Amino acid sequence: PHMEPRATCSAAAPLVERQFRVLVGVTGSVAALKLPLLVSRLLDIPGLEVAVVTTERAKHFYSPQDVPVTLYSDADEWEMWKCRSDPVLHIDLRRWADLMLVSPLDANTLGKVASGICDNLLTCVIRAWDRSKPLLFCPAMNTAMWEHPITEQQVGQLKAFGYVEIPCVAKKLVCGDQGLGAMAEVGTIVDKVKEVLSQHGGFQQN
Ligand SMILES: CC(C)(CO)[C@@H](O)C(=O)NCCC(=O)N/C=C\S
Repeated sequence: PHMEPRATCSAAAPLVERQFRVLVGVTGSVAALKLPLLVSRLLDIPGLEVAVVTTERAKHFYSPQDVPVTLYSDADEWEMWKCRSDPVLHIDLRRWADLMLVSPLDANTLGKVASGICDNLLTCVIRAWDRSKPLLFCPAMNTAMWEHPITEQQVGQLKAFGYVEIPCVAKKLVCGDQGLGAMAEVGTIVDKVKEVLSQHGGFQQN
């Protein structure tokens, strides 16, 4: 996968309004089965460009042919960087994206982000994230995990970094448990992205 060339504007060419770039991060919660729906709904927003960064565990829950945008995973970083002059994918991606949406954010990746662990492409992008750009996260995990005291601590840490939580909801989860931990509905997530887009100016919804 290549990175889109940056829109170069010169005196000769008119200023080209580029698309607003949303980088979706997906992790190993069963809620990752919603990725195709989420991407499809985001692509319905005029002027949006979408790419996805997946963890290895997340791959278990969707098939790439149902995700019609560039899908980056750990191997892409390795293949792209062979010698010192090669690009560094997680740095390219932090520059490329205008907004990051981690949906779902599983318990494991929540813990990594809260403590600065960056052992894969997704956590490296987040670790290097420009906090002047919005980062939205959608926790999703079993109720027992959600209710563990460490969850509140780590969600609080992410909010302290300035990241925006799209809270989980109570449902009868796929494992049969009833309670909090289900990822927010895709409609809720897309509405939140639109809300943040409108606040960040330069990108008015028509
Ligand atoms: C998958 C979906 C969206 C179906 O409505 C819902 O159950 C959910 O968000 N689950 C995420 C919580 C989770 O990771 N549970 C893991 C063990 S119960």
